[in-house]
Amino acid sequence: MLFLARMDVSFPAHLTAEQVADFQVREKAYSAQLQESGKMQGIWRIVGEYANHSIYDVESNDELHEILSGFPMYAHMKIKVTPLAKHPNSIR
Ligand SMILES: O=C(O)CC1=CCC(=O)O1
Repeated sequence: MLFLARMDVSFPAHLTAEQVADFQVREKAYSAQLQESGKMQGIWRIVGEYANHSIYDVESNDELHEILSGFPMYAHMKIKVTPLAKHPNSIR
């Protein structure tokens, strides 16, 4: 099952630059694991925003929820998920 996720990141103002940097390091490691396993098919920065679009290939809604809620930044992200189905005009 393929899903598109849009994640908008918003850190509370009281976090220090070091705390934000720590989130970013842990997020990168978790994201790399997901990409290496193929669960995350790709991730793109949305130009001009602290936000991304990423695509997931998972077995179930529950698996996707487990993956998304495992992101270190989860508490500081708004996530919108869109299920994807094959387009009839797709040649792949
Ligand atoms: O977009 C970001 O920087 C936050 C993020 C979520 C998943 C990821 O790899 O980075």
